[in-house]
Amino acid sequence: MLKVEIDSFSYSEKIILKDINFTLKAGEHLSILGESGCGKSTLLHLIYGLLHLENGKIYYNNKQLLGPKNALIPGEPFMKLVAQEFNIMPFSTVAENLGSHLSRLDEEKDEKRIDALLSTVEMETFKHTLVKNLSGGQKQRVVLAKALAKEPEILLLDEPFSNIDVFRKNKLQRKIFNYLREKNISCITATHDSEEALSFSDQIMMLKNGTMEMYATPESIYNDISTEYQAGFFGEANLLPKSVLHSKENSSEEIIVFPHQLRISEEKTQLLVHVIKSYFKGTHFLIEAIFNGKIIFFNSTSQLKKNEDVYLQYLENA
Ligand SMILES: Nc1ncnc2c1ncn2[C@@H]1O[C@H](COP(=O)(O)OP(=O)(O)OP(=O)(O)O)[C@@H](O)[C@H]1O
Repeated sequence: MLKVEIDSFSYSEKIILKDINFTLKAGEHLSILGESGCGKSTLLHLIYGLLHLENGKIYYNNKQLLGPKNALIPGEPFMKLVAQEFNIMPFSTVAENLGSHLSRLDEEKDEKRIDALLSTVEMETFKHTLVKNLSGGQKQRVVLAKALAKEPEILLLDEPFSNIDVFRKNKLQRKIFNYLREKNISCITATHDSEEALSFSDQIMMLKNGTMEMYATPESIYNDISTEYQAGFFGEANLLPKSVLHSKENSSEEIIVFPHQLRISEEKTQLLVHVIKSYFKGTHFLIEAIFNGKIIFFNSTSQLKKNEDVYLQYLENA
């Protein structure tokens, strides 16, 4: 089990991370969700042992990890970090890159393992291609395969799918995360992608300015969203007063309402909105409108005309 207790961390005077405490059991998957610059990579680098942690402690199976000041080679042997910068050999082939992480004692076994890893990241046809001739997304897939080659006990992934096209991303995420579960490999992923975090993690930690804004299971996180910052990770969200959502409510308290919770109403409601633009989303249109001088988003099955006025109803459990 990994146990992280960070009281604070700073590169210079400014505190980057503060009061980050969590544990991660074998085979568990934690997603770190946060906006750019909030400290996600820093957290992974501290756990891996690239940065020294002055104020705090990190343990693995009850043994304290001592960090770079006490290690000849930075990084813990049972962990693998897949960083945003690709660490691969450009003038070697894909197979040679993967082979460099295998035992090389049994050629046939290594060959089979390389094929299995390439199949996991869907790169079979590039086995003998020089890495320098691959696209950014293909390189990222080689890096992922390389990280899996050694079967670490903990895998730290920093934006692992940022260069992968949408066409391939979902399938690749399913393959990689299922592979990790099968092998009981724990995983911490830094991501901006809330869909990835919701679908694949056991726990999500949302960071805001280096502190834990939320830390819970995906379901609890989604159901407990109460601020614009939190909602911002899950698409266009609205902050609306309760009084306009429920006719019997006169509280001025504002709550988060997602576009799919608002529908056009045939009857008059308190929510009369003025349409600005319709965006086609495949299964529906996302409508941008104005309500009380503020932008509001809602879903509609059909396109709406600019300057049209419509009433909306709130469907809390939609
Ligand atoms: N080596 C460094 N020296 C000084 N400041 C740094 C260093 N690395 C990162 N920072 C700062 O620490 C803060 C957190 O950076 P970090 O890379 O951890 O954020 P992040 O959440 O991973 O961002 P992104 O999603 O853009 O990768 C940022 O303000 C960044 O400028």
